[in-house]
Amino acid sequence: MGIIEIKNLSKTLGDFTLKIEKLDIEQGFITGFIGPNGSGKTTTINLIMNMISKDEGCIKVLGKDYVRDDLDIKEKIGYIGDVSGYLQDAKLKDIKKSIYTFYKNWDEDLYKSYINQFELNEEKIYKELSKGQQKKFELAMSLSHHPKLIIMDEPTANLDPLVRNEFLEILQDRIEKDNATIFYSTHITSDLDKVGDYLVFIYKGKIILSGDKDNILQNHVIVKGKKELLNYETKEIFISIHENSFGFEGLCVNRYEAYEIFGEEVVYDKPNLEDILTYYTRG
Ligand SMILES: Nc1ncnc2c1ncn2[C@@H]1O[C@H](COP(=O)(O)OP(=O)(O)OP(=O)(O)O)[C@@H](O)[C@H]1O
Repeated sequence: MGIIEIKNLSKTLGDFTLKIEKLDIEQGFITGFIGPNGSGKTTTINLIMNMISKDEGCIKVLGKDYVRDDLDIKEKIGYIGDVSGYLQDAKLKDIKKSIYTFYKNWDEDLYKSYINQFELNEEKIYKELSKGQQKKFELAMSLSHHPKLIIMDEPTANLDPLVRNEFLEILQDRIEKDNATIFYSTHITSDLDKVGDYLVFIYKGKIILSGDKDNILQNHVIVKGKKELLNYETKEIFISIHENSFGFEGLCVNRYEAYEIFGEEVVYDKPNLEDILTYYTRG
């Protein structure tokens, strides 16, 4: 059973349509949700969180119906959205006071340890924190009830590299200690180079690639060679190709298939996630 299961989901917003035929998020792993601006990451997360209604399809979260069992599910989720719903003029300690009672498993010691680790002052007013400090507070709030599922929309966007690493370590820690499942969207693919287990690429409202991160990285290959090697048939194996007057560079899904066709006549490079995303989205 997937911790998040989506089937035939669709949602139209203005001229944008999200269509996800199937998505299963595995328990106990970090799944990175990546895609360029406007590809549908926030829309998908808002649907999973029952914050907007779907047009069609089925969403199950923690094995339950995401609408009928909404409250029960939310109690077990740690969520950070693209905008926080906290009262902007409230002190951190008051925000915490108004929220923690909703969670049976609230762990005050864990909360305090995050507050100390992030050097946050609970006497401060939320809107007076820097964007990175606000994110840290959201993180402390969303993880201190030992959630089984952690869903986050661009959580690392305003964090400096040092804090980002700290954040990634915290996620890893929650997986080890609580067997939590993490699903988070990001633009920063280097974060996922470090910690992601599974990847879901979304582009123009559709999932174009998903699976085990290491398999995706190992199977794909960048091929560089002379233009004469390209013809109708050899072009078929590429996701996309970039040509210039000297030669070509293209991404193939299957490194063995590429080798069978081009042998020693080309150069093979290992792509990183950024490369893979770029090739898939440039058409
Ligand atoms: N309420 C709305 N009305 C009309 N269009 C909308 C609405 N909300 C989102 N959209 C459109 O849906 C598309 C997907 O937006 P979404 O926020 O899901 O993308 P995203 O992948 O999260 O982007 P980003 O990385 O920039 O945050 C965009 O084209 C956006 O303009």
